[in-house]
Amino acid sequence: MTKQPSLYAFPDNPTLQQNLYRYILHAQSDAFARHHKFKVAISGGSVPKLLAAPDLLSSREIQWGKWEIFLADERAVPLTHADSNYALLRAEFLSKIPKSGPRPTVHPIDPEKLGDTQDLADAYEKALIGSFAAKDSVKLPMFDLLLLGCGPDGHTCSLFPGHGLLREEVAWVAAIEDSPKPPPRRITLTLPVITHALKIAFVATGAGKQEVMRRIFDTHPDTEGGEVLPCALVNLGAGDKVSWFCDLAAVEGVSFPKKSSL
Ligand SMILES: O=C(O)[C@H](O)[C@@H](O)[C@H](O)[C@H](O)COP(=O)(O)O
Repeated sequence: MTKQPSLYAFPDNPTLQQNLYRYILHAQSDAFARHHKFKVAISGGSVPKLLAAPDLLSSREIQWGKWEIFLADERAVPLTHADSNYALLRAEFLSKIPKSGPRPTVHPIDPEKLGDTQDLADAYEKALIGSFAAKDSVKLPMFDLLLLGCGPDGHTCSLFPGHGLLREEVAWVAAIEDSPKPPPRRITLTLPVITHALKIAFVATGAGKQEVMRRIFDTHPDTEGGEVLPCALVNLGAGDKVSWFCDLAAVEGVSFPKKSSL
């Protein structure tokens, strides 16, 4: 592949957050050049907390009223449940956006549909269709930005290594009943939707990510006979649209060329 992702390695979280903020500003400008919205999907895990940095929260350039936020994946639990990614996003990020100005539009899952995971996924897909125009006329929704985590097993959103969902080609949002990471019932954006986004940012910090980062960036499954991890599939499918925001601990021992600033 000629078009490679960018792998940024920063000495500490504040530096990572400053660079992530600058990247988000670029993504917001690119979005406003296309339409008057900034359509973003955010995963759970460590991303919401890392987003809530002073630069972003106090920025005069961020136009919160034009942000439309979706969950990149969600667990099939009530919106106030301790396992809810929406509850996490609200507690760690949304609640810290200044109350004085315009607020982003946020799309949580429909709590009425929790009984059937497929219904839940279909209802969330309908919310996407409403935002991105009818599915008939738009083959895939094009998010302006995805802000994603990377699990220690190489999963992203609720797409897990070796899972059949990685082969989904039609749905924008899929249901999963057997997530190896609890809770088992979830919904997730699918791989075609993820790789179709204009920009995709991964955040991975800490020594606990070293091994998986080496597998994602330095292993060649064709020659080494291994499976391609979901995060590596995003790198392969989206190439230079992908940027990884890491700390030095996460990329220690990774041979792939690293950059130290945007
Ligand atoms: O619902 C989920 O389980 C999360 O969305 C999940 O996909 C998360 O993003 C990764 O597990 C990375 O988590 P960390 O950023 O905490 O490592």
